[in-house]
Amino acid sequence: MANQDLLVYRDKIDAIDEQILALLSSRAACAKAIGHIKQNQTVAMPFYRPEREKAVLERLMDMNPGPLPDKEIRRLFREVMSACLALEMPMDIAYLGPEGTYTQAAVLKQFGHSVNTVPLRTIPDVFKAVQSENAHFGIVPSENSTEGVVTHTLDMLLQSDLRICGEILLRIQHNLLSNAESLSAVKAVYAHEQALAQCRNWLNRYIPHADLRPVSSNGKAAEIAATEANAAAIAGQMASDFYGLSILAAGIEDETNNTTRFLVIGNQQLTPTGDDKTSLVVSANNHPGLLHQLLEPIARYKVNMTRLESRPARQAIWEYVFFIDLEGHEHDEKTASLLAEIKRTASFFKVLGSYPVGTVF
Ligand SMILES: C=C(O[C@@H]1C=C(C(=O)O)C=C[C@H]1O)C(=O)O
Repeated sequence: MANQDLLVYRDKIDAIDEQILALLSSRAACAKAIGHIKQNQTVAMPFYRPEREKAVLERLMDMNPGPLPDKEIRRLFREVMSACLALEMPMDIAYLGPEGTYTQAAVLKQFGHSVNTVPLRTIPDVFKAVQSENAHFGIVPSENSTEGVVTHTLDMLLQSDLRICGEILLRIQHNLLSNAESLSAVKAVYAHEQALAQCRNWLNRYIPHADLRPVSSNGKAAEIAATEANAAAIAGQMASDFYGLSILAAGIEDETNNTTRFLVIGNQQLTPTGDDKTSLVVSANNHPGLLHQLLEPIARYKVNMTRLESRPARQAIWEYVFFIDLEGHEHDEKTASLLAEIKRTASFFKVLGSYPVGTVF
């Protein structure tokens, strides 16, 4: 006989679900109305507003009474907004593929599941897709646990007129994916070489007998593991769903605090949120003390520099270009006057974008 209390709670859940459904529908109708307003402006108004989405998520997490953890509230409302935005404008998001890579996981973290994801083969292909308006936005790795600093992305940012419209921080969890019966049956492990390096201790300890085979991406590794008997791949949860592989072991990375960063590239200028970052690239003729001269105003303004990267310049007149990330938005008063000072010393100066600071969640 069914437990009476259980039935009482199930009735309550049914009634609550009806309310949630009605509320979701009202919310979606509001988003649709906003979509019409955006569409009817004489000056084009962006449909996707990451700064607004960030505010929505943060407000709800702050208000969260429990028992659901903030992370789950974020994930659920991320999907609600994704579905609402799709009613306003179906979004095409290009990313560095193949499917099942961590870059795809970054797309879904930022945009939710209601976007059309377009995997492309190279980073320049992703830039081209956005430039030619075949995609609304593109996602590329910036500092990737599997490749370190992604120099290709920096080079493309330097050349292209696209802007950085967001950063996505993703905690990387490596899993051993396979259709083998057990760990002892695994004969070969495929992965990007950096992923193999990051799981070395675990692999030595639990499957010392397996042959380690580096391949071009963890997505590719999963694709191979799905067809080859007794093969395994190191990849994320996404790849396990996509290639139908079981997770033989989860969280096998030796360093558990492994976060990687991806960039959203697009054509959009975002408004300040109060918690933003600005990326810029500068250069000047090389002379002793150049870097100090370029950076001195940042220290004087007491602004946090979160990243500094130097790259050989393509044009011979400057030997190096410097990629700098600062806290603040280019339209914040203080940041604007700091940028004006840096611009005065630099012979080449370009703001790559101001965008909301990403969260690790
Ligand atoms: C509804 C809007 O459009 C989009 C959908 C949002 C939402 O569902 O809350 C938020 C920002 C936009 O990406 C809006 O601009 O407010």
